[in-house]
Amino acid sequence: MRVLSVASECAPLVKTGGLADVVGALPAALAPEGVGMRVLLPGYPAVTGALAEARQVAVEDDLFGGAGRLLAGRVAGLDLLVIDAPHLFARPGNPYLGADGHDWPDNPERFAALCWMAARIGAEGVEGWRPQIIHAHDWQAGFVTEYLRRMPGAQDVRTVLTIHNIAFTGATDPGRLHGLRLDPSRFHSEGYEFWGGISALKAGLVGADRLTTVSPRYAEELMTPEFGMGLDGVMRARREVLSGILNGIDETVWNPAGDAAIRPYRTARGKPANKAALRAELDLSEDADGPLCVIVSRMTHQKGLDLVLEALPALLEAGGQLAVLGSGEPGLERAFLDLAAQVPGVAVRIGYDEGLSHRMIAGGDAILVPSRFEPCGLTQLYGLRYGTVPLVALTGGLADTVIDASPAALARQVATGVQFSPVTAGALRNALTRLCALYRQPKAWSRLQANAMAQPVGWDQSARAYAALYADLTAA
Ligand SMILES: Nc1ncnc2c1ncn2[C@@H]1O[C@H](COP(=O)(O)OP(=O)(O)O[C@H]2O[C@H](CO)[C@@H](O)[C@H](O)[C@H]2O)[C@@H](O)[C@H]1O
Repeated sequence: MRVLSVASECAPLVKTGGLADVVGALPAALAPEGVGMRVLLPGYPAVTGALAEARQVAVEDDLFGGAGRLLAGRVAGLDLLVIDAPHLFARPGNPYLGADGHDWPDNPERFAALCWMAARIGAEGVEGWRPQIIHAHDWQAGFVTEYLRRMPGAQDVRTVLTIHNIAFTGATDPGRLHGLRLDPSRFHSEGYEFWGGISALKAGLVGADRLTTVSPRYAEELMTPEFGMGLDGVMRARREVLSGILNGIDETVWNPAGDAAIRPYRTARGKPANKAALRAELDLSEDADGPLCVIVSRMTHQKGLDLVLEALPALLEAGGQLAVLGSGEPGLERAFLDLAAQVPGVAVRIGYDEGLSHRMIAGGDAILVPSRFEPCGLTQLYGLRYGTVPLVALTGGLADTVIDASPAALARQVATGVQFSPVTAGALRNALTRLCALYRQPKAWSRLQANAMAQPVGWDQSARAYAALYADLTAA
């Protein structure tokens, strides 16, 4: 099976969040299922710089305002196709934002170029390889289906769109329609029109043969006004082709027994050494006798970190501590830095730090993920693997991957963490109190840790689900 994966980020080359992890992990996860997946990426400096021996496999004279070429090469085990178009992608830093923290004004054209090249590969192939399926991720790959419609030779290519975050719709004003090479006759409510504007995500949602999202629960939630962000009607209309396939994690990168960033361990008995090291690194007291809770997160409204600020006394009063690693909204960054300056049991690091994220997940007793919505979530999965008990909001993939320590689940010895609902500061406060009480019962706590570590969080099952989806699609 030949599949072209199309995305705006891909670990380990360029990452701002979980999308990159998934796009980077899928090719290796799917290879044993007989899927040969190539990944098409924009040629940001971090990507072209990593492509040592690239082959030029196509040229495009007019790629939305300048010439571009398509390069092919292997990096970190990935079979990459990269769009080298300096007028669009040769910019430093974050893939989406300029130095002023605002979106690049030409983002619609930049990612339209990604979709255009994907459709061309679908129509013509490269080096004798033509995909049977194009698997697009999020709004940046939303226009693929629009462009495929107008490319002769591409009618047999099937399409899948995966929603990692419906909050980003790739919206722009209708004045850009011609510049974006869109068919004006499809600017209507059954097409890519959305609230009077253009939405790249909606183009993909109405046009793709199959839609997936990254957990079964979020697939259901997307069809409700509360979570659909105005697109719930579209999701309901397409419910027949929508499914939820849970993300896995890369079990070689996130492996407590072989993690070079930590003091490796096979059972939770190895955690205290990591906790001591983390406390020393973050200047947190050795004397606190409650759980050390960690957070590794983008700091946005989605992630519910403001609720932690409110609910924190419940943790501190029980002798707990909090360590936070993240970056994002300036107001939240400032609030956490202020908190750390005032409260001895709290340590905050603003920035993006892969090594520290491993040390925090190994050294923490619990990991907090209080998201308002969470399509899947990866850090609670890292927590499970590292015996770092997840305390999560009862939503999306968090609901699907953690088993709450209810009396019944504790009695049956199947609990892996703590869940709370509704997603409010009050409910989080109660959950923190419950977590601290469990922590004071060594037998129950050890059981939670062991159950968590035994939970399957790899890609096996989900890779089979994607392979089955592809097979179904090409058989149709
Ligand atoms: N400061 C920091 N330093 C180091 N590492 C950091 C970091 N901040 C975040 N990370 C890392 O970035 C990733 C975040 O992934 P998540 O899945 O938790 O959320 P995100 O909202 O980005 O992803 C979206 O896409 C993914 C993939 O489908 C879905 O799981 C998710 O629900 C959806 O919102 C994790 O690997 C985490 O460790």
